[in-house]
Amino acid sequence: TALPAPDLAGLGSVLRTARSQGAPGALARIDDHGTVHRTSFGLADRGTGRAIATTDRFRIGSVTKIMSAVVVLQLVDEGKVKLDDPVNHHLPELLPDDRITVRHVLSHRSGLYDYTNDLFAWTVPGFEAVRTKTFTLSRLVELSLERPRTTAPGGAYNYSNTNFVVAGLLIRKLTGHSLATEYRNRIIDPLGLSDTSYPHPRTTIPGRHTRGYLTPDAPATELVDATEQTVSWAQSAGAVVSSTRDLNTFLSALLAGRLTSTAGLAQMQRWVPAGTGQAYGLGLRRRDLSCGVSVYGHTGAVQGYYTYAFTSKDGGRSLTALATTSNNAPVMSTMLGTLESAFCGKGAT
Ligand SMILES: CC1(C)S[C@@H]2[C@H](NC(=O)CCCC[C@H](NC(=O)C[NH3+])C(=O)[O-])C(=O)N2[C@H]1C(=O)[O-]
Repeated sequence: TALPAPDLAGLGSVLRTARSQGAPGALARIDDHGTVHRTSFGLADRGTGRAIATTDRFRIGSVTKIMSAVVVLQLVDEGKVKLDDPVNHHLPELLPDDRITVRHVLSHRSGLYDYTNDLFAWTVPGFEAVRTKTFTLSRLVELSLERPRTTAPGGAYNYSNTNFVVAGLLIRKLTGHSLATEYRNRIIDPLGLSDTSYPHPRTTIPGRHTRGYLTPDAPATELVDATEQTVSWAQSAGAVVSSTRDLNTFLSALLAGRLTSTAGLAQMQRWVPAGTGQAYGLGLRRRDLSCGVSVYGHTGAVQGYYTYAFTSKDGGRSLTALATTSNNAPVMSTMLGTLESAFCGKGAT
């Protein structure tokens, strides 16, 4: 069934609300069967007063997890790994339990503790302590294993960045190449994603980009410009840079079956419950909207940048929305409204 027309006025209202709640900039792009809708409000740079534009690049945070999952599913299609292989079969003795499988890792059911809980317990000091640091992926796993696991392997969904750090180690081991090479060869170049890159461990965002501003824990405290950082604390869990156009192209291609086999895409959509109106597959979130439409993609929260990137079941309509702040729960919640405007239209509640 056809989707209702996007509610562009409603979309603008959501973005203006996000600005009023503290986001210096907010923008969205909808690609709807070839028709493009763009809208943006506020500043890319509070220092110069430059206006934000929907063409600006930004850090996509955990939307990176879909790209890492796509690479692993392609390796499954190539016969290099099976989803139900134990991770330790490919990375001997990495994990303390041979029962943890590749599928458990990609669906956040491994029980591996999320080391970022400790890194960012205090938001600004935590960020300042790591913003120029470079970690190895193995070191990040070590940090996780210093804490108890959250569930037995294959237990309930429990979101953890550690899982996609393990996915990054798998990709490197199975291909013998860097993550940057694999993202470029398997996703970026084939789709012509010219705004998309994996700049780790450089701290700068290549090309024209919007700055991102971290909201401190203490209320009414000055925003922290978080634009330059290595994002080495995340890497294959969150360090890709992209744009609204590129993420919409990527998600549409994925759900249209252009990036994996049909079987692989079906595996990505074997859902486990992940909160109200949400489910998680393999590196992919499903959100069930008020109008009965389900959309597929991921959210991202990296210092200074909140992203919502979702597409329809057949990839025909995609939305990417960005607010240039983070650690700001009202803004994160408000930005969920962009999905309702884009996919439910004026009937959204
Ligand atoms: C599950 C999420 C929201 S968190 C996870 C990942 N981002 C992180 O793990 C970083 C969290 C700390 C970032 C920081 N917050 C604090 O420091 C709080 N003390 C901020 O808001 O900038 C990402 O991206 N994911 C989002 C996702 O998948 O949607």
